Amino acid sequence: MYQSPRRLCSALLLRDAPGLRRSLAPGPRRPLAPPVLRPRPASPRLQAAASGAGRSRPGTVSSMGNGTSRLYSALTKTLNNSAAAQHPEYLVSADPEHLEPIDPKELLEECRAVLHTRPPRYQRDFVDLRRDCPSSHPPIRVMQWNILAQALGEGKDNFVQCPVEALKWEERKCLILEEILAYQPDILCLQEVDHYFDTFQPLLSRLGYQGTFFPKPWSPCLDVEHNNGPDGCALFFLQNRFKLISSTNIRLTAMTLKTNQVAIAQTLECKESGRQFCVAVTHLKARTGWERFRSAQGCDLLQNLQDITQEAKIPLIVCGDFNAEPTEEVYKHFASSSLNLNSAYKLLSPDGQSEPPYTTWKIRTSGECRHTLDYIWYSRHALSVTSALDLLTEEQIGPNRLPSFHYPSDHLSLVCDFSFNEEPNELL
Ligand SMILES: NC(=O)C1=CN([C@@H]2O[C@H](COP(=O)(O)OP(=O)(O)OC[C@H]3O[C@@H](n4cnc5c(N)ncnc54)[C@H](OP(=O)(O)O)[C@@H]3O)[C@@H](O)[C@H]2O)C=CC1
Ligand SMILES: [Mg+2]
Repeated sequence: MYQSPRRLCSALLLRDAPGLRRSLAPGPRRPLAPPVLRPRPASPRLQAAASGAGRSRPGTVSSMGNGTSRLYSALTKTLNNSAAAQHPEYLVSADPEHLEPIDPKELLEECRAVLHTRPPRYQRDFVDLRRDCPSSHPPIRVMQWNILAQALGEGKDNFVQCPVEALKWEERKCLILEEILAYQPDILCLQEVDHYFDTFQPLLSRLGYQGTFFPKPWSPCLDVEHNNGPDGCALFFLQNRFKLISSTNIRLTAMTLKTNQVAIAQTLECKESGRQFCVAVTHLKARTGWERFRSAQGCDLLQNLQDITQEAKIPLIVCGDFNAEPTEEVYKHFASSSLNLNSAYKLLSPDGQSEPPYTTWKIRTSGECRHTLDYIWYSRHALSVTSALDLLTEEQIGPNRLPSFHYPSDHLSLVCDFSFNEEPNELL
């Protein structure tokens, strides 16, 4: 049974070694107060997550890959405690027994309490896309979201119409969690994650997710003063629904050269149906002028996915911020690949052939940037999209665009429900 927030919090405090908790305190930008002493609306559980940073589950496939040493040094750099700097192994020590479950409803309430001065979340509805009889198994809900790295939002992105108060991490993280908790995805694919160890991993693991993080080797977050470490891709799945079969961290190459962009690909098995599929998350190189580079990164990712799915014998879902409009070469590579992929959000258009008009909308010093860059690709024969979450309208986004007090990222979340088609082996 779930415990009340206060009981959970004090239980955590009793068990946590004081030195460990102190050593995992966030950097100087966010000094850690003892959770029990901070009055509402600050959330004890949200703070407990910060104090319990750095734990990862045994059984989680190594998420360090090529970036291990840099990740250690980058994270250690943000800590103001010298003991932690001398013992960076604290940051990855695994102790799942210390992680008691959280009731998602209670965490949602805590987020709402923190956000009580903010405008309410905008309503987004799921669009029913079923074309035939419902599957006997519950759908697989997948969420794709570039959540906006805290360091980039505050230090690099130049969102000129976004008030700095709207970017405060203590509240913005609650808006991000609220969005995740509202849709309760079975699989969560995130980009620009620079608060994995102190926020998302500890909290989401207590909600039943198993997570993997792969940081960018040279994250631009590290250029920002008081950064919280490198940003990267993160992939979470609900442990009660899936078993991890294999996990691969991929540093993408372009024309055989190693690049600064990464992907995670995991083969999962549905515990209910026994069916396997592969899910991948990526964030391709940003900015105009890099179209050929992105195209090469996309080809490398497709090649890796071909190997992992044994030439498409296992159905595939690929989520990402591709930083590419549908007119770009990398999009065309994905649309025409021998992996037989379709882009899920096209199904929201009347003819099923057009991508949405935007997935990101912001105002920089250079002007307004409204683009379709984020996609959920899926094996078109083996899987069906049964519903998709509609995007925010222009009116909801508002004249100052994103991020805002209403919405925590410059990218919209994409959420789809998938079901396996019958006779998948004949249809791949
Ligand atoms: N020390 C070294 O040897 C190296 C250091 N680096 C560092 O990495 C950085 C580049 O990393 P890389 O991964 O290629 O970065 P990208 O060009 O892919 O962009 C990084 C981030 O910047 C955001 N972004 C996109 N357009 C703009 C814009 N116009 N203004 C501000 N931000 C924008 C992107 O967000 P979104 O996807 O949402 O658009 C993305 O998350 C360099 O600035 C450098 O700091 C890189 C290589 C080597
Ligand atoms: Mg960005």
